[in-house]
Amino acid sequence: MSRIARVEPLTTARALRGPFDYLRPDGAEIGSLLVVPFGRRDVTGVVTGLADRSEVAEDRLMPARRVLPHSVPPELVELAEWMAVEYCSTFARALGLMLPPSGTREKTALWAERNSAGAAEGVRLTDRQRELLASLPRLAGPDLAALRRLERRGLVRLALRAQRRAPEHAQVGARRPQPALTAAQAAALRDIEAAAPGERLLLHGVTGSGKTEVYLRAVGACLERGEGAIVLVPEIALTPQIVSRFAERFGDTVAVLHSALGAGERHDEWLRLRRGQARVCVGPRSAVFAPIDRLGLIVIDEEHDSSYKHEGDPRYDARLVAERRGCRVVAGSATPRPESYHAMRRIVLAERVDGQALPPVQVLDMREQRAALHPQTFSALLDAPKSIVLLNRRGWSNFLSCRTCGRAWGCPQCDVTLVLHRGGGYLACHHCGHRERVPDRCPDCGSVSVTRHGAGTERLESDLAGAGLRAFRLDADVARAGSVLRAFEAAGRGVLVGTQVVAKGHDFPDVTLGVVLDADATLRFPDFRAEERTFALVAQLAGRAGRGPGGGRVLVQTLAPDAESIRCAARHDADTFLAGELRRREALRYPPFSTLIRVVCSSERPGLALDLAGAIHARLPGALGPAPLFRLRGRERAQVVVKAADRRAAIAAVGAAVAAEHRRGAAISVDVDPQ
Ligand SMILES: Nc1ncnc2c1ncn2[C@@H]1O[C@H](COP(=O)(O)OP(=O)(O)OP(=O)(O)O)[C@@H](O)[C@H]1O
Ligand SMILES: [Zn+2]
Repeated sequence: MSRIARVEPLTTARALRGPFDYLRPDGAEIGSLLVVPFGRRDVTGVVTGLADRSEVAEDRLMPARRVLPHSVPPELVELAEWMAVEYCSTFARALGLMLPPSGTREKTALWAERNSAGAAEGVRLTDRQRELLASLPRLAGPDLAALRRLERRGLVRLALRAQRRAPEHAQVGARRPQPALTAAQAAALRDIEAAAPGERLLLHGVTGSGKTEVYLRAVGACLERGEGAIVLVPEIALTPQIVSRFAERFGDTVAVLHSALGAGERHDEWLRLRRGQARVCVGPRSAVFAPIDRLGLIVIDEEHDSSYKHEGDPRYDARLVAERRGCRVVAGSATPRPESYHAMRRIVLAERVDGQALPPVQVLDMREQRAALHPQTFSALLDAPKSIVLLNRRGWSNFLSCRTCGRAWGCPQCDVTLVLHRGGGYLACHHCGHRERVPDRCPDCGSVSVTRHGAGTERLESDLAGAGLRAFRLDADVARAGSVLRAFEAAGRGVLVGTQVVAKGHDFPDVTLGVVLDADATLRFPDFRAEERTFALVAQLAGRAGRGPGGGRVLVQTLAPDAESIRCAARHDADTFLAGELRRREALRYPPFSTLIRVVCSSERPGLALDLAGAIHARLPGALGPAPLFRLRGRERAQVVVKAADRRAAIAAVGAAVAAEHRRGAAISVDVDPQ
């Protein structure tokens, strides 16, 4: 048996890189969590390897203090090692993502049952005691004292039992029995079943084509083979429907992992998976690390969704991590990423389940219009009993300016304008969260003439209400997305108004009208994904309308009616769009024809971020930049972008450049495959 345990201490310090050798305690295996002495303190670490010999002198090898009760599966330790390299991060930070939720432990309670050894016949008992005995087995609860007395007489056994803290599944969408598959769904399922472990499939199905049912069957087939499955979904608060569908179909074998759960619930769900009591995990990107043994399948629903990219160190992409877990991966979307379209074997669901055509889309040119709503949009909204309106801008208006001196209200921490939230009575920065009171006059010139520019969802909600429509607003300002969605579902008439969250996978059959306002807003971002985002947003919103027998239609308001992304989305023509987009990317050497790595330097000290970015740039021949970015949270920022054909070499070069350049008071973040 190997005597040495290689332990990676779980610290976030970049400079500190393990693993370090310790004497292996009894019961420690790869993945075990240990408490080890480290310098002058004790730290938790993960066993990442075992060895017979150490470079550390025998008499200097320290024993571990103790082995903690939970452990990480060895294959996740290996995954963390890969992630650390792939995302220019550290082993410890990557391992941090795989651990059981901390700060809590299993909840136990006393369980009482009859002691079969002690017969109750011929024993003198009060009526109350007889009643108690008859009520067993159960939790002792408030009867503990009475039960203890019976325990002393040998009639009852009391023991601690683990108690599961089960998350609630918000119920949106009516309960449905399992439908018979359509021919296209059945063919898709056969393709998935025939795929080899490790194979990646793209389920490219138009909105409403029944992709979820295919996932459900594929997961069911896994369970029958004794395999487990992970179902990744975009942010759960915004897509409660799919969670309840899995919970409904498979019951307790489904564990849900997401950040809105209490620490106790998360801990228990993790443990149920680790112990094999639950075999299916549904959750957002972090669920890709679910500790499931014999993993047969990972489903990535709405694979185009940007929430699959993690915004902290390591900046991992759950879609890429999923491919490393070695099982089959099925990515599904009506608007797949060009990357997936290019690289994966494609299964097509070309029609909606009910055979209905996708709703006709009309593009409304807003260049000559003054009002926020086109007259046709306005009358369509008044006619339709239920509709969804997408406006990708929160708040009342995007910025305020003084009519007299021209002052614009900006964030003191960031180089952006503040957004008016009239309901809350404040101006807010949507980047750092800074808030201030709505001004009644200009602090520079004293003028009371303050103008509001642009309209956001809050304003729109109020305008619609003014027109006599019942509006339900859903955006990041609304804490309880689930309850807004349920209220909208239950209402006979109404308009669901919101930012892009209204376009996310909802299935409301009685919605007959979909509207996109300012559809080209996403095109105005200087980013190579602008076209892809615009197409997805319009096509996804269009997919929410006309999902029932009433049919539907879609109106798209835009200043750029001729943009390819908008024209293709209006024809529901993903193939033409994706083919064109891939040609463009190939010509410009963008992903998937290259790897992009973004290095962002930031500092509070003037000039330092740009200086550091310049030094890093000098170590990376051919990199783009250094380019200043807008100030964020009081920190100046500058970036360098590497565009490379050789991914491995580029990651290594960036890692070396970043390790070689430090500046006191400056931070560096590396983003491989930025969104
Ligand atoms: N075989 C079937 N027979 C009848 N109804 C079905 C069948 N499969 C799915 N449905 C129903 O069709 C509707 C649309 O399915 P679903 O929401 O899974 O589509 P989707 O492809 O995931 O769409 P989106 O991309 O818009 O999320 C749902 O109400 C679902 O219950
Ligand atoms: Zn700010």
